[in-house]
Amino acid sequence: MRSSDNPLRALVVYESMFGCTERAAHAVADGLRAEGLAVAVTDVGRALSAAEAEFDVLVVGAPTHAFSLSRPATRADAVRQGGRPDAATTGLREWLTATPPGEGRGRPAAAFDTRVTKARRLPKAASTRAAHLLAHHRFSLVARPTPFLVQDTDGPLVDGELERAAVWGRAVAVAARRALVPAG
Ligand SMILES: Cc1cc2nc3c(=O)[nH]c(=O)nc-3n(C[C@H](O)[C@H](O)[C@H](O)COP(=O)(O)O)c2cc1C
Repeated sequence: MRSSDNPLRALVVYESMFGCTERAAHAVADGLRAEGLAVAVTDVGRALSAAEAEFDVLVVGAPTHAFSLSRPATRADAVRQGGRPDAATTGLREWLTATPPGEGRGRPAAAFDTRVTKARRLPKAASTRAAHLLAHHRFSLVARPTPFLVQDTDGPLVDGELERAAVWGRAVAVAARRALVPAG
């Protein structure tokens, strides 16, 4: 069991074309840290593979593109709308798909997305797709796929969403610890 000298290690991997999901990822990381986890936050373009990275808890976040995780064509579209060209190279779909089968090994994980759609329970979105891929790779989901709202395609995040992201991060940390540390 990990103690305060040896805290649980969380890895937050995000994809972001306009900076909104990046900001949400850092807020989620603040929430995880507030619960005592050691947190690394990484842009998916610079992230080690899930097989190489060392972590106990995985959180992934991505912008919703066409009701799902981005694809090369939707990232190119984002660049045409002013998104960061360097962020178009790869995305969370590619990162998760490259994860070796079974690599999750039951470790706790959670997914969030950003989107303009006001419907919080959108049946298909980046976080629901990411959660499906996480489960497929044998991660253990400890939170529902969760959206954070942006005002427009290029942002900004709606007021209060960063605070909500930090609260969600805390909840993920608590659920992950409960999953990893048997009660009693
Ligand atoms: C090509 C493209 C497709 C999009 N499709 C959707 C969509 O299906 N639903 C939605 O709510 N938002 C959609 N959006 C808005 C994005 O979710 C928004 O740009 C994103 O949350 C901003 O996050 P980022 O700054 O991290 O890129 C789309 C944006 C782009 C560029």
